[in-house]
Amino acid sequence: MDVYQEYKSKCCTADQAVQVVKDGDWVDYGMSCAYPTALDKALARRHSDLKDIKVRNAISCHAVAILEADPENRTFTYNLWHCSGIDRKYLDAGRAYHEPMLFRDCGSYYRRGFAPVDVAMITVAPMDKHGNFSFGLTNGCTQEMLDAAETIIVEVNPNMPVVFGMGSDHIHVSKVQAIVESQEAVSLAPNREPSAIDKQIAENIFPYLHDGITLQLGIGGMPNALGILIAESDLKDLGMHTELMSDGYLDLYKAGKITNDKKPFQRGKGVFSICMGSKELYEFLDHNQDVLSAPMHYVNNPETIRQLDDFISINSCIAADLYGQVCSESAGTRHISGTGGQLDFVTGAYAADHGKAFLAMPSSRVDKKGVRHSNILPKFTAGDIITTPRTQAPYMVTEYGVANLSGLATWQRAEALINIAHPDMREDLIKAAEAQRIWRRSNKI
Ligand SMILES: CC(=O)SCCNC(=O)CCNC(=O)[C@H](O)C(C)(C)COP(=O)(O)OP(=O)(O)OC[C@H]1O[C@@H](n2cnc3c(N)ncnc32)[C@H](O)[C@@H]1OP(=O)(O)O
Ligand SMILES: CCCC(=O)O
Repeated sequence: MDVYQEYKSKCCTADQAVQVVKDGDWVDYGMSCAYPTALDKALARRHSDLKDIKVRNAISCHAVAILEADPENRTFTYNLWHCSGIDRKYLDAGRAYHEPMLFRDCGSYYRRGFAPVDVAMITVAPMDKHGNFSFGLTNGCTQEMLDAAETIIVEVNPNMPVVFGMGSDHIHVSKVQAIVESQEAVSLAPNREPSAIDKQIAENIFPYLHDGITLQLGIGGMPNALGILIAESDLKDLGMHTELMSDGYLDLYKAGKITNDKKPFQRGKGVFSICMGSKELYEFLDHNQDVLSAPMHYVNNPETIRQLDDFISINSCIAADLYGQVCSESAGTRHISGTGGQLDFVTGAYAADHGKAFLAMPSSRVDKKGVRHSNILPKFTAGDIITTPRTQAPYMVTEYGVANLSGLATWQRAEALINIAHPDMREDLIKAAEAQRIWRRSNKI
């Protein structure tokens, strides 16, 4: 059978395709922009005839049909490797659960059988003449997830760009059990607009950058601010090696800042694992030989990152304590995000020759009642999740400056962190540091 005949023979409607799901199944959705929108809606329509369906996903980009159709979660249990703003609403309502992981290990959970998959559903780009469907915007751990699945359904969408990859970037028609054609819009996830504080933080990091660095920019408003700042600077010959490709990189490509010419390997090629952003970014990636997707187990592996000299990793966090522990995924027990690739990149960047990892946050936040709270805390006590342990705490950044914690004793860390805390909070932090016996009598602000 030629590939077009095979394609035709496997085509069906979304409602027909989801008939394969049976009580008790684990169903995995393609992460973020690979979300199978039409299949999710069709599965939602089965909510009253199915029992105990566990769905796994990450970074939902819009309302999830199975949850909307099943407001009391009688049929569906929603599990998340990583969380978006939409997911936070489900988590806040007790309607979703987080699955902790390091992104570099996520695929191994499928490979080792710890994350069983009965049915996998992903959005892919249209088939090429060889019978291949590009994974498009989400490489991630798609391959491992599909390898683990008993049944694979692809949702073929012409709005998904064709993205070339270093490997594990497509699936052949012979390996799928069902094909559903869809015209759903691919989710957009433009970065949050940078605030004045994001811009100040970006200015504080900027002096550490130089020509020829390879750059990883994380998720959130601040990395976007830094992208804009670099695009307007005279820096040149930057490289891209990042888990997340977002619009910050598009600004850099458009400004001619990224050439990838100084990378010791994959010269001339930018490398990413997941892309989330604007339509313009997706159009930029479509059939673009300059940018390759690769699996998370490769991109996020500290051993890969270590070999990229002059590697600079820039991510955001939520809070730090005076010991240098960093929380980037919860506020107390309120779940906000995920470890994602943060610890992978902090570890890899430190190991690279001349590498540096920055973790940035606003020094404080003002609550709904107008009360200011420090994001630098004496100690974590409220259930906050430690994303980066103090042993790996890197260059910490707020709008008040940069504190390199590497090699510092507890009293030095406390002093360095209090120096970048909000000025109104410093006296209280010093008192707390004294009480915790991490303040030296001669310390000065
Ligand atoms: C490796 C790569 O290539 S990708 C990056 C690596 N991965 C990571 O770093 C994962 C962890 N980091 C993250 O997820 C993000 O960078 C974050 C969450 C820390 C910051 O992202 P931003 O988009 O700038 O966060 P933002 O300021 O919009 O806050 C997100 C939410 O956290 C809440 N929040 C943030 N800080 C606090 C705080 N100190 N206290 C309470 N809540 C807070 C906000 O209110 C918001 O909640 P809402 O959506 O319900 O309103
Ligand atoms: C796409 C998610 C980015 C991260 O947190 O690693």
